[in-house]
Amino acid sequence: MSRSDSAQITLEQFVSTMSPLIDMEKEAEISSSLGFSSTRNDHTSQKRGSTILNLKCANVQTGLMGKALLEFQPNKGDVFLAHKFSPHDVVVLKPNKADQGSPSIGQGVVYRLKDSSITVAFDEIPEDGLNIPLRLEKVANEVTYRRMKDALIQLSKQKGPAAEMISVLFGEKQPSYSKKIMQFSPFNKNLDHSQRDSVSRALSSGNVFLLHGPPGTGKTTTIVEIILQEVKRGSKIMACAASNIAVDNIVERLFSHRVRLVRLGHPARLLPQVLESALDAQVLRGDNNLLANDIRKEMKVLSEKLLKSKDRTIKRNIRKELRTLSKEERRRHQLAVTDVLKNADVVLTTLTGAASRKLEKISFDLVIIDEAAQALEVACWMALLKGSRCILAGDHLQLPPTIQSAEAEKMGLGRTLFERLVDLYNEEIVSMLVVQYRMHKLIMNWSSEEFYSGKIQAHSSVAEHMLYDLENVKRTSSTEPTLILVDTAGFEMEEKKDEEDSTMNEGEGTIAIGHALRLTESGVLASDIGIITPYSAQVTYLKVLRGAEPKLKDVEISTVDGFQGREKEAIIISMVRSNQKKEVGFLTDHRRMNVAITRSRRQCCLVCDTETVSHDRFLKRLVEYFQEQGEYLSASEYGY
Ligand SMILES: Nc1ncnc2c1ncn2[C@@H]1O[C@H](COP(=O)(O)OP(=O)(O)OP(=O)(O)O)[C@@H](O)[C@H]1O
Repeated sequence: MSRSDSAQITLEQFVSTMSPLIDMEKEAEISSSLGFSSTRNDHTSQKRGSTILNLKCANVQTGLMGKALLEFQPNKGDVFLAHKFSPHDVVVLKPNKADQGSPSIGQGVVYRLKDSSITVAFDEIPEDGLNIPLRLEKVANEVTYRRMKDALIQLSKQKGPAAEMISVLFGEKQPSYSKKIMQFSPFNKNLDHSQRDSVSRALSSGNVFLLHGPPGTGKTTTIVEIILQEVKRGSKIMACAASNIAVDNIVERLFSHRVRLVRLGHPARLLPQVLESALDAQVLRGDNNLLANDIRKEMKVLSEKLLKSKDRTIKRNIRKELRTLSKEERRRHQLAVTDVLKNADVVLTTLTGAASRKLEKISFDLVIIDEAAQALEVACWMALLKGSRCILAGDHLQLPPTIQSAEAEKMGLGRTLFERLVDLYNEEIVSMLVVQYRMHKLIMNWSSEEFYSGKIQAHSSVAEHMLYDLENVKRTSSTEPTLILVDTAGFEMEEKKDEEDSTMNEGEGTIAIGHALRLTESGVLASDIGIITPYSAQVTYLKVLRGAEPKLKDVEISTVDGFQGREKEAIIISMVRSNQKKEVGFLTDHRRMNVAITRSRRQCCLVCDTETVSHDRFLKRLVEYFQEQGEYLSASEYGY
């Protein structure tokens, strides 16, 4: 599908194309991240990181609205071997020696993860089996895939609150908006002109509006203002994002305003500071839940009676009564949930959560999706179907969602709704924020010229801020430049492949760590430094090097993709590619470099082989920009 074709896609084409792609993606996720179904060997799956073997249960607590929090530690050694578990993953607990397909002791959600312990939230404390060696297995989260397919079925019916909006989003009807400029009195008096203008246009939009937020331009600040203005005029809103952290970010910013909000989601997936707003917490406080509690108590008494009783007729009657009570308890609980959701002005949830049964009978005047350029279009539909208007916020010039299946990606799964709508309607429904609050102007200018037609301006509070303006940072040759290019060309620092075929570059790793050390010696806090690189093998290698430098413990090391949405005072980028053939692999995805460079607030240090990367015209311009505007150093200055 060409770009313009896919922008013009009909509803029918979209549904029939996406349905098999969702299956492909699901299969790819299961086999890549779990690697479990294809292997019957525990140690292979431990090696692939999908299982953590030989654990002991070190602590059991209740918390998080009645969940059981179990902490596991390795039986042997102090730290876990490398694994692929992350907070929020769904896991099952089994005896260490159990067969692969054997039943689990319990299923839960990873709540906390450290080098030497993992805490999992279970609905209930597993009854027994905790005193033996245990293992945790990651399981595929199939709920999202099922819900996306359900959303496609719903979408194809073109009914419900979103019926008209669907026609607009598939180009069958023109977007509507009010012609008169919507005046409003801002809650946030600091909004800049483009933020105000965007809020005003959002308020006058009839069915769809896109908020284009380049790096650091205050997209979330603007979304929060839109939410407050919409609540003021009586709208019921659902605010979503693909990730939990982005949703919590909005929740936190709404706290200081008197908005009736509820955060839907598993408590183990929410930031501790938003737990009070969680649906579960509010349900616990509701009247219907108090009644449900009384019923639960009554059921407990009856169950004990049932155990003691020998008389068949009495037993039959008790069972009957228990069934009636259990039905009533469920009804009361459901009512308690509905009460909370109905009374809220703003419901906040992930896109997957938007398709939860709890929201089945509830619709919204407005659905807002943050990070929309990083979400699959099918995922967005899980939320969009519940509203009659939508506002999507994002930046299609940064990285799109990660797709596991290369084939599904090729066939269009990764094409986002945000990008499709930009192509379909252009400026008519898009407003771009143009003042940024993160980067020194030299860092910003390259990105602004390459990606945003030179329209971005640096706010005066950041335009000239320097690393040495930070408290306790000395002005040295390392902290003085805003842009640094460390050129490794001619130093024979060839890239190589690791076991999993990811690329790495040891020489670049040493230089990046060397520069981080110089910065800390000048007084920059390690936690203010980030080292990012496109390749996961390089991340692993850099972490090994960091391990040998206690001063750098708090330096964050990540792939570029993993760092999207984040920022640091100083960013060091290791580009990795260095080869005779001058291949630059996926560095050619320009959006990846846009994300990489724009993570830095006061200094950006680029470590690369200029001969290799300059083979790509876009990267050549980047290198030239750094040479002209920054400090050019050769690898020899870092001991080579
Ligand atoms: N009008 C403003 N005046 C002063 N500071 C602002 C303004 N708008 C945003 N900021 C600041 O800019 C930073 C980024 O804003 P915000 O968190 O809203 O953006 P974001 O959309 O989450 O991030 P990004 O733009 O990188 O996607 C924050 O520190 C915020 O306080």
